[in-house]
Amino acid sequence: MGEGLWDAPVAPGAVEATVRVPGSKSVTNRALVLAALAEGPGTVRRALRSRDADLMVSALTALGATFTPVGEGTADSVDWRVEPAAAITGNTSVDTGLAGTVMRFVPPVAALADGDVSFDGDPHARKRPMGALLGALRALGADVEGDALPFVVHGSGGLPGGDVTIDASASSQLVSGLLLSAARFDKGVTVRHEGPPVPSAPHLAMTIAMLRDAGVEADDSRPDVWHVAPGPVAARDLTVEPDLSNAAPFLAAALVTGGSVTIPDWPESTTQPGDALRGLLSEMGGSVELTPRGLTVTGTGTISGIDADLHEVGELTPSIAALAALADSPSRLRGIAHLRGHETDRLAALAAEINRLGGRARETEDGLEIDPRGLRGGEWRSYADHRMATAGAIVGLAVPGVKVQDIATTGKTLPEFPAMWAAMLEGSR
Ligand SMILES: O=C(O)C1=C[C@@H](OP(=O)(O)O)[C@@H](O)[C@H](O)C1
Ligand SMILES: C=C(OP(=O)(O)O)C(=O)O
Repeated sequence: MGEGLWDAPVAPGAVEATVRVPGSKSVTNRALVLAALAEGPGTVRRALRSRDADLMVSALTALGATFTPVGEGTADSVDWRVEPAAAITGNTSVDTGLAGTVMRFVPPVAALADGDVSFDGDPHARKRPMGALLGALRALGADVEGDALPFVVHGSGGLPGGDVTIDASASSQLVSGLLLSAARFDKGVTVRHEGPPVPSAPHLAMTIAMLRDAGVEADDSRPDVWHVAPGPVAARDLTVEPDLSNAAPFLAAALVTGGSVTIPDWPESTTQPGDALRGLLSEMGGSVELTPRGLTVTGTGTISGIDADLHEVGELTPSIAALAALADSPSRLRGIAHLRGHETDRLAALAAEINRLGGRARETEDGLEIDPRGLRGGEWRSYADHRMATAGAIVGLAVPGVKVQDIATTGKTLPEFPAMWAAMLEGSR
């Protein structure tokens, strides 16, 4: 499929489907880092296989950990047996691709290495915010050359750690990255945030919860302060939840077509931001039911516009914006200025692509305003952004002639997307 144009299928009717989504990118890449830092071998079951997850495995392998698939995997899922490195090894390089989790979670591991680790990634990765994390590592005792990709961490076999203040308003991952490795710093870490609000609170809660599950003392009881005590990281056998954010395009299809989509294994309680889809999609006109079978969203075929602050759940924005472009009333999406530093400038990209099809979307200082308007077919550009590509597929369900450029970019977190989308539509009424 390459970088060509993918004819987004128009829904032949109301979808009726059960869609199994693979493991959470965010849980997988945290679990892999913690397993690589653990005091003994562990297992990460139903780990995501995708570009971002594979880049994480390669990075941690370069730093000395060993990953062996056990049991039966699929194209997008694997059970990993992880053997931590006896000592983190340096004199190597790490390709971050466009993965925020790799570029922010791995440098603190590299600071523990016994030699140089050089980092680089995709062209756009060089533009993503890194400076606050690299500055913090320096303040904690690391020798780091550079303030953005490409950069080099000159590891010296350990890190003093201690107290550090950063501005993490550009990305919660700047904090998560420091916390995930901090149990292995001599003094642990206390991170204080100063600046505009940190986005993606659920992802920070996920970091703290996963550290605690690994037996690490982690405290987030004070606003904008996080503490991780030094100590061992327990070896674990854990199973990764399905990626609820990647369920968004499929659940959106229920709203667009007036059909019904069920996602099995939806957790009863979770730190994943995708759980907010339950509230958001019901506000947009869906009925939402969580049963032992999974999460079922049923639409009427009419979508209501929404006024929503997506600061905590920014990664849901492309799917919500696609629905807003097909709604019967205006929408306002707020609190998401930080999306300008994601895989692409998502606010500019969403406005450009909706408007290219004849819609009316306007960037605001911290979000988007979208007025519904009849859309026409045409090219939908992806900007190497998996969620831009799936947003184009959502619009294409209702608008004939939408051609999504570079659908293969969905492989960042959802390599089987085109086949899953086709299978979902086969079950249309
Ligand atoms: O920690 C994580 O796994 C993530 C945190 C969020 O990043 P930002 O806080 O930069 O938005 C989110 O958007 C990203 O997809 C995954
Ligand atoms: C922002 C995202 O990714 P990353 O982990 O690369 O930051 C995302 O998946 O929406």
